[in-house]
Amino acid sequence: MTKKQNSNEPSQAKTLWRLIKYIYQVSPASLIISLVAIIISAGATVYGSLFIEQLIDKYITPMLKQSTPNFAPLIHAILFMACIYAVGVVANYLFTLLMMLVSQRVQKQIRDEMFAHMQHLPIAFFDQNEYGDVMSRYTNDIDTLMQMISQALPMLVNSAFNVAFVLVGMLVLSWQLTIVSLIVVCLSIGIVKYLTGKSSHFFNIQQKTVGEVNGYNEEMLTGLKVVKVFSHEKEAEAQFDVYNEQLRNASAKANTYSTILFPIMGNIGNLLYVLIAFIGGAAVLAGSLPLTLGALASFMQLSKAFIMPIAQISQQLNVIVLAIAGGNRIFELLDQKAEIDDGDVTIEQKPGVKNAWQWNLPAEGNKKVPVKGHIVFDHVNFGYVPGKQILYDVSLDAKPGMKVALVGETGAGKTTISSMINRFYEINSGTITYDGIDIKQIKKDSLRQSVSVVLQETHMFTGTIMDNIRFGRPDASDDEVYQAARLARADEFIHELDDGYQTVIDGSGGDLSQGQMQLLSIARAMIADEPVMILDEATSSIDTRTERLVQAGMDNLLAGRTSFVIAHRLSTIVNSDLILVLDHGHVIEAGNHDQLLAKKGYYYELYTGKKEIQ
Ligand SMILES: Nc1ncnc2c1ncn2[C@@H]1O[C@H](COP(=O)(O)OP(=O)(O)OP(=O)(O)O)[C@@H](O)[C@H]1O
Repeated sequence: MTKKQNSNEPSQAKTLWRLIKYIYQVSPASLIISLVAIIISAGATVYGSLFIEQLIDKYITPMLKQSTPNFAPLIHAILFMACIYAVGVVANYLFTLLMMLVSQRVQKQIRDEMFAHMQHLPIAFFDQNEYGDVMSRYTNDIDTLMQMISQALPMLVNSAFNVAFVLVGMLVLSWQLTIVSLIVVCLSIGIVKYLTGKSSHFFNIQQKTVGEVNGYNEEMLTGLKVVKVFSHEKEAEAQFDVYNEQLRNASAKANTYSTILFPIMGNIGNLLYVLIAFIGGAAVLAGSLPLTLGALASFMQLSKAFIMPIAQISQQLNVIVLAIAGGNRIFELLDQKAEIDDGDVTIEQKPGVKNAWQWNLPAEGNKKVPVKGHIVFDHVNFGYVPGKQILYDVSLDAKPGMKVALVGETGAGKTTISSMINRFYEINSGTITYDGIDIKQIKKDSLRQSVSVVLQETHMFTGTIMDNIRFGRPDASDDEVYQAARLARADEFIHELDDGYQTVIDGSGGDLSQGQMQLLSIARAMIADEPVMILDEATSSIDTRTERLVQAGMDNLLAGRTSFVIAHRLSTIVNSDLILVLDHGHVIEAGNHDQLLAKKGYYYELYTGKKEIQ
């Protein structure tokens, strides 16, 4: 069970113990009943073998001496033995069924917990962990865990009790023959260790290669168009073939070693059986072993049942090691610290007034103040990772209703500034206030409820177009959805779709173009109707004619609302009240269009085309 471990990783024993506690918490009664059933099942098997002694010595041998044997006691004894085996079978069925049900319950609970926890994780977690990696915790890792709970763990415990009971049974019958058996067992453990070591080595390689094959497949599928454009099909096929061959090779070796284990162990069991018959029989005949015929037969039966569980234990240990690794990754996700959310200021609808919001300030006796949308950055410094600063001493004052534009080269920090308003990340120093309240004092869902965002990368959810627009405000009426779609100029293309607003699209947007999806995202933000709006390249995929039309609707919507607009096409931001020009995280110019042109600085050069945004 030894595996090279990361120094930060908990030990395998710790994780296993945590897993068992988890399973126990989910289904305590089932786990206890299963354990009892496992012990009964193992006990019944061993008792059945021991019973052979009585059967031969007490019933069959005396009958051989009788001229008219009475079969009744023998039949009773055989019936009794059948009952014992039947109890064993029922117990076996019971724990198999219970553990399967427990594994399903644990699976549901873990998925629920992971999903719920994921909703509260900071965005930084998803920056550091790839999408595929997070997904594999839901699929591969949970699968290995399920295999452990439903099969490996019960089989392991069953086999362990079997070995223990058989050993006790053998010792009771004859310690001398037990020593002979143990010598053979020690030899067979060597073979088991060798074979399981080999198979587990190749199973690990197989796991890793499955990940590579899937990862490569996913990458090629998502980048299919790029592959075709650059005529890279042959190279892609060749590379896939390399990964696939590695997978075949590892799987073949892993399965060869694991499948030959059981026939080999079965034969060792047979060998031991013959050996005991030979040595035991000779010793009994020579009178050096005080064993009855029944006891010898019983011992032979037990010795046969001694080898198999050992092979099973070692094989189940492999599954458990894999499941522990999966469990570690699942717990790692569940142990991630949720977003800091210690603010207590909340937002609420003004009673009786539609779409008017107010802050509720618990620190001031639940005083209500209207939400105005006044955003102030005061000497804000920020970096995504320690040691790499992105924003330097950014200050800005976006008064209620102002349209603020963020302009600058790629990577200058425009999106980063907008992420600060939503508090997706924690700033390193300085303060950001919203209507004079430090955003750290505002509960996160209230803060985000008061800021609407339209990103360049649109994301739709599986459902109708109507549902997707309504995602912005679930209680919006159908008329409000139509109104938002009209303002966003999405209405026109929606009507051209076969099912209009009832057209079902999937997460990727189905057959819609990028521009059409952007129009839907704008409609979604419009319906949310929040006091502050962030438009991050929201119209970058829309043609200039439609953009002008959307702009007109959007300007209507933005009137009276504070908005932050990031756009490479400067024509869309010339009417802004405040334009901030960013360069490598520094605000280098600020003012409105005319003021900045008059300055004849960076903005002037951009606008007049002397400098281009790269
Ligand atoms: N999640 C992240 N983790 C680490 N660094 C990041 C992250 N997101 C952005 N950065 C870095 O922060 C800097 C600013 O990025 P940002 O996205 O704010 O630029 P931008 O001005 O919006 O660029 P663009 O015009 O290309 O959208 C870049 O150097 C970028 O590499």
